Amino acid sequence: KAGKTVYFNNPIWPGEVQCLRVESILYQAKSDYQEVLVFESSSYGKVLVLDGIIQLTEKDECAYQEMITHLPLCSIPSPKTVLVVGGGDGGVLREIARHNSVQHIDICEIDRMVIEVSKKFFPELAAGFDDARVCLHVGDAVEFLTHVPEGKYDAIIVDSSDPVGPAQQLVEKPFFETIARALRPGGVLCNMAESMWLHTHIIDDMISICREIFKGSVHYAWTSVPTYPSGVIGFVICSTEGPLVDFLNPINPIENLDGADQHKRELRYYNSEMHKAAFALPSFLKREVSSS
Ligand SMILES: NCCCN[C@H]1CC[C@H](N)CC1
Repeated sequence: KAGKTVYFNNPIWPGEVQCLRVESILYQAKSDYQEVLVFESSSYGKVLVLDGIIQLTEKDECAYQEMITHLPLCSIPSPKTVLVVGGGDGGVLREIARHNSVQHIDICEIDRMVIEVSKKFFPELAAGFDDARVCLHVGDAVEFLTHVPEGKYDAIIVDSSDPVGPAQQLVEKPFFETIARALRPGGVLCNMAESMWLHTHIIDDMISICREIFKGSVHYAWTSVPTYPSGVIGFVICSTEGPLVDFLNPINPIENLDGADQHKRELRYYNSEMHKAAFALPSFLKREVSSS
């Protein structure tokens, strides 16, 4: 409804609503998995919406894509093989490409429409698919991971939507077990982990599952994304047994990476100070997720 506002309320954040002014509707269709909407907003550029939930906007996607990618990749000396679960918009792929040590990137996205829509309306993100190291698998990541050889990946990034609908299985224990099996010793997982203001029960569950499965360290980190509910989103980041990973002090700082900024698009959000700050938690959360 051009010139009108669009309202975003959802049972997973009851009692509150966000709204954005719509300049024009650019795309609206149902895929095999969800309803896909793209619109031009007045203040955040183009917006991608899946089943009525904002996935990204041109203005603030950098905070999420850069942090979910560089928090893990800058925490290990030389990431070579990386798996992205979800991430069909290509933004995480764009960020991984900054790491010259990376030789192979698998991405498993369930909904082909998300990929096609991103290529058409979000070229700044879909550019991630152009990298020669990327190998695209369209399908269910739960299924995909059962065929992955043990210890294949240095890092796995789960860039999922909310755990309702297609992404429901991605917060359950069996899925984390297949992730741990697919990581090499000392490998790292960075998993979208919702908002400290809205979803402490989801965060609690994820942290306790990861504490059981990942015998390295388990932390919660967070970033500001104004167009996500409550304006913040977090990540559970953990390492398997093996070389100790000190997530709080990046061993592979992005400032030392040649190519990180020569990339045709410079970093807009992530840097080593933001990396360290991401692990500073408010007291109410610290008590809940006191990182091991
Ligand atoms: N790759 C785009 C971000 C997808 N991540 C989710 C979007 C919806 C949010 N409520 C939770 C994160």
